[in-house]
Formats: sequence, C-alpha cells, structure tokens
Amino acid sequence: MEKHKDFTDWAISVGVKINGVAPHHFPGRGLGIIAEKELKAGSTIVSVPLTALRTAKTVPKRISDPIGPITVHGLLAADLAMDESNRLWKAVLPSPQDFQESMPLMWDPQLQDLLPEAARTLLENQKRKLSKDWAAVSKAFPLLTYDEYLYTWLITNTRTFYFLSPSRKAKHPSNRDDCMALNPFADYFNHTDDQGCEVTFGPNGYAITTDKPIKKGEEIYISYGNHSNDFLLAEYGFILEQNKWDEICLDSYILPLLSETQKKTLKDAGFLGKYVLDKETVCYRTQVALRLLCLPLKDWRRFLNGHDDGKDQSAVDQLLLKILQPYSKTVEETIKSLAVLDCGLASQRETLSRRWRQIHLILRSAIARI
Ligand SMILES: C[S@@+](CC[C@H](N)C(=O)[O-])C[C@H]1O[C@@H](n2cnc3c(N)ncnc32)[C@H](O)[C@@H]1O
Repeated sequence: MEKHKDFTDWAISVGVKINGVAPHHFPGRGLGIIAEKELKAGSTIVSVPLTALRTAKTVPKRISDPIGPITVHGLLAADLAMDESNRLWKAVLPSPQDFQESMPLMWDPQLQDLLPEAARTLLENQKRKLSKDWAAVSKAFPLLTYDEYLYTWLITNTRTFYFLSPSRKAKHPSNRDDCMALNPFADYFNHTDDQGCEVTFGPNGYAITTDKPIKKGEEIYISYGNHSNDFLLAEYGFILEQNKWDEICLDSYILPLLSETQKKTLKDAGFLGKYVLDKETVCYRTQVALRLLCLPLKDWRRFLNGHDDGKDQSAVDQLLLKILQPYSKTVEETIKSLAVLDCGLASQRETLSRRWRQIHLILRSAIARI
C-alpha cells in the first residue's frame, strides 16, 4: 500500500482534504475507501478543490489544439495518455490487465455477443464513441498506440464525476456526456446501490459526506447513480449481487411482435421501445405496448388516458407470460452454452453466467407472479 500512501500525500499537497479515511484493498472490488476511525453521520470525509480536478480546461493546448473537436471523454483520455507528469496517480490506477478482465469492451467478440441486450447496446455505443475519439487523437498524435489510448479511455470511462464548470452560464448543458472531470482521490470510492455518501459539487469543488454513522474498518461507498447491473457491467466492469435498481430489457422480445402500424402508433405516443422488467414489476411502457398488442384501439387509448378499470389486466398478463417463458428458456440455453464455452478468460465467463443467472431469477419470479 506504499504507493497509495505516496499518492495520498500528493493529493493532500494539492489541496485534497481527507478526514479519517484511507484507500484500502477490498477483494473483488480493487481499491476502495475504508474508515480509519468511527465517523458520525454528516462528516465530510473527502473534499477535492476545483484546482485538483482534471477537466477539459486543464488539458494543455499542445494536446487539445492539434486534436481539434472531440468529446471531453476523448480529450481527457488523450491528456492522460500523454501526460508523463503525475506518476504517483498513474501508479494507483487499475492496470490494463484489470480492464481486460472486467470491461466487456476488451472481451473476446464471442463473449461480447453473449452480453444481455442492454449491456450490448451500451457496448456498441462505447465502440462508436471510442472509434471517433481514436480517429481524432491518432491523427494528431500518430506515435500514440491504440492500446495506450484504449487504456486511458477506459480509465476516463470508469473514474470521472459529473462536472459542470462553475463559470458556465448554462445550468442545463447541451450534452451531459461532456460534463465530466477526473477527480483524483475521490475516484477511490466504490459504488453502492444504496444511498451511500452524499457527493456535492459547488464553487469550491467536491465534498463527500457520510450519510450514516460508520464504524472503524467499514468500507465507505458513494452511488454512481441508479444503475442496473447491465449498465454497471458495460460501463464499469462489475455487477452487484443485490441491486435494487436492477432491471432487464424486453425490447428484443416485444418489438418483433409489433406491426409497422403499431410501431408507428407507439412512436407517436412516445412509447416505442425501452421496455423493462424489474424484480417486482414490468414498466408502464411495457404495459402500454402489451395493451396495444391485445386490446382494441379504443381500450388502448382509454388506458393511455389514465382510465384503467383493471378488467384487461389478465389478458395483458397472459401475453406477458407468452413473452417471458421463451425468454427464460433462451436464458437457460445461454447459461448452458457459457458453461462449455472455451473463449476469453474464465473470470469473464463467470461474470457473464452470474449476470444471466440474475436475469433468469428476475424472469422466473415474474412468471411465478403471473
Ligand atoms: C471509480 S473506480 C473505484 C476504485 C476502484 N475500485 C479502484 O480499484 O481503483 C470504479 C471502479 O471500481 C470498481 N467498483 C466500483 N464499485 C464496485 C463494487 N461495488 N463492486 C465491485 N467493483 C466495484 C469497478 O471496477 C469500477 O470500474
């Protein structure tokens, strides 16, 4: 842990304030933050001044100018790839091997194809963004290798905080994806689906404050957002055992059942796609789509207008059952095929199987409820 001590000293030297916490290794989660003493609820345990952040504005012109227009993500990754100055920080970051294991972007394409639909969609998006960013950066810096850039691109992907420059007038940025900053030391915090510590951002920078009393030796978390396990897997390379925000996508089972006219009707009403099932219920969007499939148009409209007397629920549930049963069968087959598959790393296949088993559980409980 010597390198983490050195990095902590550096963080303090640039104005980061650390109160009773330290980096610590937690099996299965890499580094995280541990309480070194008992902490009361409402204690500010880490604060990071604006001057310690790495933002689009802190990237030197010798890097940003030759690249030209690019996403903030792509720019921060280029800066990190070409920065030789902060060895102490680089020494405590995850290694390329860590990403190879955890991040689906680095997996064998055969395993990528076996990702659940929501994770696959996010992965395709990442690939598009990365390839655009790489095109801009490699043109400006031909000596940089793709692997070096991919590594810093993933560091940026997994460690940035939502950031709006205090000087910006607009409260609502045109592109949320560009609102990011690398936040040294604060990026040691792991994620919880529970509330976790409160993270606030203001003119003085970030402050992380405990939301409950914490015992000495406990890991302290923040929340990266209300994310499903498919999102966490694609964007951060892990899944939670228990995740109250977990949900699964039903699009590839519902969309093919819709005629072109029905799709248009749903699109016009703002209800085409993004159908999800969580541990307790199917979403309202799914209810709308299923009703269009099994009810006369006038009854569908009544539901949409909020006049639902519940009399159609059983027909809707039967249709849902017809969708969930084959879905569950396919999941069982996927789990079986993963057990005999020999590509990629065993840990990657294990993560995938765990995810599919979670999906199976969500499906089986929904089927049992019906
Ligand atoms: C902001 S960093 C947190 C520090 C990181 N654990 C490290 O070793 O440097 C985000 C990464 O931490 C890991 N992580 C965060 N929360 C986790 C959790 N609850 N379980 C497992 N891994 C987690 C994932 O690899 C994620 O991409």
